[in-house]
Amino acid sequence: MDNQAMKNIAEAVFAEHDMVIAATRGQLLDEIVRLGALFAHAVKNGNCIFFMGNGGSAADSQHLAAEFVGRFQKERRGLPAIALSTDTSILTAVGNDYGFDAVFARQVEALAKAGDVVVGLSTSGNSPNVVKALQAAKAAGAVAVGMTGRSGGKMAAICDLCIMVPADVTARIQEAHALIGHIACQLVDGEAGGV
Ligand SMILES: O=C(CO)[C@@H](O)[C@H](O)[C@H](O)[C@H](O)COP(=O)(O)O
Ligand SMILES: [Zn+2]
Repeated sequence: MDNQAMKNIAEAVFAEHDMVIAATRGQLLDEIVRLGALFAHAVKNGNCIFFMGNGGSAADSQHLAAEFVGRFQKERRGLPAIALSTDTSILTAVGNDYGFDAVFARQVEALAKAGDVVVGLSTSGNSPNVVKALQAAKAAGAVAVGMTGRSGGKMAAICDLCIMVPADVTARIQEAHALIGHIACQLVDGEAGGV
């Protein structure tokens, strides 16, 4: 591929990204504000926020949990959040003994309580380990939140709040998820006087 052909591809990715972000802004503002309010309410009440996902969404889960436990932009106390995609001993033990579909659900069963928020990130909305964990969250009395792509997949029917980015390309959906997560963190920081 020559340099111009590579530039054309990069330009097309930028254009697609811009379209997805504009559509997300136009269609999902209410849901994003609801997400920030849910997070702020949970941490104010001493509840925990759990994040999980596979692949890029596992990385997003770690990233978001770190914004809470560490800090986002404002100096405030550390806030309770855990990424369920990080403990290799738990992931391998549960995966080996119960199957990969159970790796997140087992942790939700062990850790999540009523009032906690369990966030599943899945661009398809259909990853079985995320779907099962959200069902476990509901059984525990926690709030089940989904961040997905356009259809919401199986997660749309399970979640109390499912933020469905209006896109079909995994990478573009993940980019919108990162932005939505950052906006929610900023909303929590805005409430930080009371946190
Ligand atoms: O980051 C990427 C692609 O951008 C991949 O690692 C991607 O996250 C993986 O294929 C995941 O297994 C996809 O799962 P999901 O988003 O459908 O739940
Ligand atoms: Zn990715």
